This record gives sequence, C-alpha cells and structure tokens, in this order.
Amino acid sequence: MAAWLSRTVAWRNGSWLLPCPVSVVRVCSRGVESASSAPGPLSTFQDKLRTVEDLPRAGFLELMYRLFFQGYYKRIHELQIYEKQKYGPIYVDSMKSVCINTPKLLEEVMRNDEKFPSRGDMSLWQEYRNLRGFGYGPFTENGERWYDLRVVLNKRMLHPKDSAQYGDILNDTVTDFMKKVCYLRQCSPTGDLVTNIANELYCFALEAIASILFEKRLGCLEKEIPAGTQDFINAIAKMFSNDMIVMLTPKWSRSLLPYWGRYIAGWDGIFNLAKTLIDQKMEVIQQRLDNNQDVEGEYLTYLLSNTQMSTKDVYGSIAELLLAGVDTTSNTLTWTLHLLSMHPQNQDILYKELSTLVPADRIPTAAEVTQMPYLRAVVKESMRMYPVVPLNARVIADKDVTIGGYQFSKNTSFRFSQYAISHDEDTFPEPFTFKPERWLRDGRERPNAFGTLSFGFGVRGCVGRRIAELEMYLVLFRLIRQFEIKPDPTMEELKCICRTVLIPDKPLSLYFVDRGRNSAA
Ligand code: HEM
Repeated sequence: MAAWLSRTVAWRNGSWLLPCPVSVVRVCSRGVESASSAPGPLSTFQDKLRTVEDLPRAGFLELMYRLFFQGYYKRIHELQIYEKQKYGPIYVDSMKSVCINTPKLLEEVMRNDEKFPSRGDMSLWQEYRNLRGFGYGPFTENGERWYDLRVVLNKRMLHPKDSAQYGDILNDTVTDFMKKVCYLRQCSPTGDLVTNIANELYCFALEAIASILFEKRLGCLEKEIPAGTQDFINAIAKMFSNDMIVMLTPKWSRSLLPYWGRYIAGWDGIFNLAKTLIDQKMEVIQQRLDNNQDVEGEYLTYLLSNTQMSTKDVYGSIAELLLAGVDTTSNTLTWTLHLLSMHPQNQDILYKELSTLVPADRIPTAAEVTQMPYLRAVVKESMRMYPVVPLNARVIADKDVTIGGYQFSKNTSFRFSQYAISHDEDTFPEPFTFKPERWLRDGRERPNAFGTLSFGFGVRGCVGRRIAELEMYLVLFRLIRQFEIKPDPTMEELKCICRTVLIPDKPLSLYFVDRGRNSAA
C-alpha cells in the first residue's frame, strides 16, 4: 500500500497502493498549459500520433505550493479534481508519471495489463522484510514470484463460492458487533447515539478479517480491546505516519533522526501480531499431526499445511492481508452509513428490500446478501463517491503502448486519479450526488465499469474483494434491519481527508434508532 511519493512529499499522504515511477518519461519542456489548451485524446482521423512530449506537464514547485500553501496536503482527492480541470484528462505529473483522469483512458491502460502487472517499485517495504527475514507478500512481490504467490493466495478467497464459506464466521462477528452497538447506544445520554462509529467499524473489520485469516477470534468487539490488538492498531498508524518521511530523508540520516526507528517499530508491531497468531496455529497443527489426527481448518491451515509456502513467506503474506483488510473495509462502511443517514429515502428503499427478502427472525446467509440488488448498489455508489483507495498505478514494463492517442515507450508509469475518475461528469451525471439507482440492472444504461474500479482490475486486483463485499453486506443488512440510521444534527458537515485512505475529517456520530421489530439482528 504505500509508496507513491518515494521521492517527494507530494502524494505521499494518499499513497496507499502506489509505487514510485520506474522510469522517467520524456516530458515536454514548455510550461503548464491551462485546461482549455490541454490536448485531449486524439481523434483517429489525425494522421500523426502524438507522444508524451505533447502532453501538459504539472510542475513540481507548483505542486508543493498547492500542497503546503493551499492546504491540499490532506485533500489529495480534491487536488485530483483541480488538476484534471487545469491539465485535462491526461498529463504528466510532477513525479513524471502519466496521470490518467477519465474512465475511458483508465480502461485503455488496464486493457494493456501485462501477465505480471506491477504498480511499481516497493523497495522501502521490501527493506523491512529483508531486515527481519520475512518473505514478501502480495503487495511487495513482483514478476513471476508475485504470480506464483497469488495463485496460492487466491484459493479460498477470491471466488464468490470461496467467500461464501466464511458466511457463518462473519455472521458471528456481526452478531458481536450488533451487541457492541447496542451497548454503546445504551451508554449514551439519549440511549441511541454512537459517537465514533468509525472506531467501532475499525474493530469490527479487524475482528472479521482476523477470524478468517487465523480461524480465531481476537476479542476486538469486547468492551475493552485486548492489549495486543490495540498495539497492532497503533502499529499501523505508526508505520503509515513515518514511511513518508523515511522516504524523503537520506539513508545516512536514519541513525540520526527518529523516523526510521519509528517506521521499523510500526512494521514490527504489525508483523508481531501476525507472527504470534501464525505460530499459535502452527503449534495446534503440529499437535494434531503428532496425535495422528486430521488437520482441519480454512485459510491459514490451508496455507500452512496444503501449500509449498515457507513459514517466512506465510508471515509476509498474512501480515499484508491483515494490513490491507482493515482500513479499507471499515472506512467504506463508515462512508456508507454516513450516506444512508443523509439520504433517508434511499435508506427506506434498502430497508424494504432486505426486510422483504429475508424473514425478520432469521440471519441472512452469504448467498442471500450477495443477491440483493439495492444493497449492492448502495455499497457500489458509496465506493464511487468515497473510493477509500484514491490512487492506483500501473507500470507498463514490456511494451510500447498508445493511450488516448499518445504513444508511450515501455516502462512508462501510469498513475490513476481514482477520485477524479469516479467523479467524471460525463460518466456519472451529478457526480457528487448519492444515487445508488445508477447501478441497478433494471433496463437503464449502466455507467462505464472503469468509472469505479474500487477493487482494482485484473489479475493484480484486490485479493480480498469477495471477503470485503460479503463482510460489508452482512453487517449493513443487520444494522439497517434493526436500526434507522440518523445523522447527529449537532455535527458539522463531514468532509473527507486523505490519510493513506480516504477517511472522515472528524469522528462520525450517528443515531441508531430501533425500528422496534422482532428481528434476529
Ligand atoms: C472495501 C474494501 C477494499 C477495497 C476498496 C480494496 C481495494 C483494493 C485495491 C484498489 C487494490 C489494488 C488492485 C489493483 O492494483 O488492481 C487492492 C489490492 C489488494 N487488496 Fe484490497 N481492498 C479492500 C479489501 C481488502 C481485504 C479485506 C483484503 C484482505 C483479505 C485485501 C487485500 C488486498 C491485497 C493483498 C492486495 C494486493 C494484491 C496484489 O498486489 O496482488 N483488500 N485492494
């Protein structure tokens, strides 16, 4: 997840998945052009293909000015919209990557995805793993080794049928989350307010992904969060808040400045939890083997006992899966609840759908929730409006490509402004309005799918997609069936800031008003 701005502060804060560019594309020497003069994609009738030299170029100093003097530092997503207006749909950014700003251009790049797609250099993340002797996981690995790793990791995770097998585990986690919400409401002065729902959803997402990966409950939804879990949460924050500065400072300063030590301590915290839980599972497996008993279990048991993966590679992969599976899902849920609270009519439609399709005294199955069109549309539209991963990238390493009528030599790095793309007015009329109906398959023309590649694309796409979707559907179903979610009128407008992923700029308070029905929530 991290590494876009390995060499500048600029995008670093929004660099969840991003690599630093592998190659420096040749850029034109003229100054920045305004949007009106920015070249758009070429018509096929023009006889000469343009090159990267013909693209507008965003200046580094100007970027610094925008980030630090105009305050875009934490609003990278807004900067994407600004730069799109200024430079047009395709331009060379100040890191010399080619910046892509429309669904159509994104589609062109993604259709050129290679056998082993790459987001770029992940050397800073790799450095930690080399230092501690851990293997590379799906984020840090590249090339053929990455491919072999994904073949193993995809099993039991990526296919909808695979994720369905986790329905019961996830439903147990949802049940505990519902209890926690009820407890927090009762503790509030009005009896129905939860003051920092994002925090609770964070614990829920960690509990859910850990219950799948480790086949074990961590207790994050207890009234008190276990110390080890809290350490893990703090470690993620520590790693993310120090890796930018580590990238910016020269290696020789690492022993003089505190950042490298903090960065390593952050990773240590992340890997400690993963390693402890993996070691515990290995002990259980070993005991069963020693007693000639069958070894049963799901994800981790499968990785440890049915694959050729070495233990150090299992550490590397599980730690990265754990890291990827928490902030993403929890923030998407936060945005979805916020949007539903602000749009009671949409919430009513959703409530009607789910209360019609599943009897009130029954918890829904994985198969049921994944077939609810409005629930799916609500989540998709929330991810369009608030793409938690607002940047992504590809390096087309092995071939020259033509994108938008421009020719690029091999090794060109493309950066995708996911936020600008999913707010593209031509693809999504009224892009800042919440309209889940856009996504319904009811005969209307649906938007270009490349407008919201929330989980990425192709073989390098998100490995946890099916799990994340199931997790989100199950918990939203139960919340909306039991409660009417209402905004807290004392709260100021909720905005988003980019801190690696798109998060709310303040704690979100919501009212959970009991619908008073007899339900199995
Ligand atoms: C709402 C939830 C989530 C969103 C929006 C999300 C989004 C993404 C995106 C955009 C990518 C980049 C894909 C590409 O470059 O084409 C990605 C990669 C990845 N995600 Fe997710 N993700 C989510 C949940 C999860 C979960 C729950 C897990 C773990 C089980 C996970 C594990 C990963 C991993 C390991 C990768 C790297 C894959 C690779 O490079 O081969 N994600 N995710």
